[in-house]
Amino acid sequence: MNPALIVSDLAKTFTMHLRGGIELPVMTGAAFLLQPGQCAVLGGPSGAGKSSILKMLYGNYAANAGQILVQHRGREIDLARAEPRTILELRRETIGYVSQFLRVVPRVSALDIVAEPLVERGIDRPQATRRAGDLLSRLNLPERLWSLPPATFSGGEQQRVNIARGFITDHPILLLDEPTASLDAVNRTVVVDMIAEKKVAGVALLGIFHDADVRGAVADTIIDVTGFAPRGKDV
Ligand SMILES: Nc1ncnc2c1ncn2[C@@H]1O[C@H](COP(=O)(O)OP(=O)(O)OP(=O)(O)O)[C@@H](O)[C@H]1O
Repeated sequence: MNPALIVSDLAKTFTMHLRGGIELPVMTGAAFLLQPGQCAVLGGPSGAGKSSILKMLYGNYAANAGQILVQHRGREIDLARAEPRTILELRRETIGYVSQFLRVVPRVSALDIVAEPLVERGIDRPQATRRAGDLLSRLNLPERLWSLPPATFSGGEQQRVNIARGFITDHPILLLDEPTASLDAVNRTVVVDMIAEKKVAGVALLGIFHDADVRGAVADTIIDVTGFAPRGKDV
């Protein structure tokens, strides 16, 4: 089976424009691939560059060199060189992302936040809302909260809304930035099960999981980011 995503020779250096242009090399020569139906986990100590990799794969950070080849609409796109319009299209159809924190939209209910990606993809609202409710109840978010905007929710409640929103679509690639960090044991297990179902559906997953039990339960491979450190970088 063709890989869903191939990273080669990827490099990232941050330039601190407000600090006289100081350059902070974070990685060079990063290379790995993601296979459909497998979950790869980024490993390595704090500051090694795990989040930076996820952000480059979602087009939030520009890469300084290298390729990020993604299978999209039956052809291969280099995300590292893609136009902003193509990156938005990739996000809509091919690459999903569960960030660590929910971006709260004022006055929009939890149920609508979760249903929105399906509505955007043309699913009719009642059906999208039903599916959103199924996911929120699976993640044990009390039904009395569904009609409220999540701004006042606890960290774990917001994270579950975020997970439901990220998992509701059928993107063939799914990036997960510590999706279980604020969850209790019961809900961590729910997320582990949801990841297993994505694998069965053929999704290629890449995640950061600091919790060793979760990592052990979901990881098919570990990508050690310390191997991508530029020479002389102390991680
Ligand atoms: N926007 C930025 N501007 C400047 N430096 C940055 C930026 N984002 C990350 N860095 C630096 O890049 C390095 C890698 O950071 P990154 O967040 O990718 O590491 P990480 O492995 O995910 O760490 P953690 O496990 O602590 O979340 C760090 O030294 C960090 O300070």
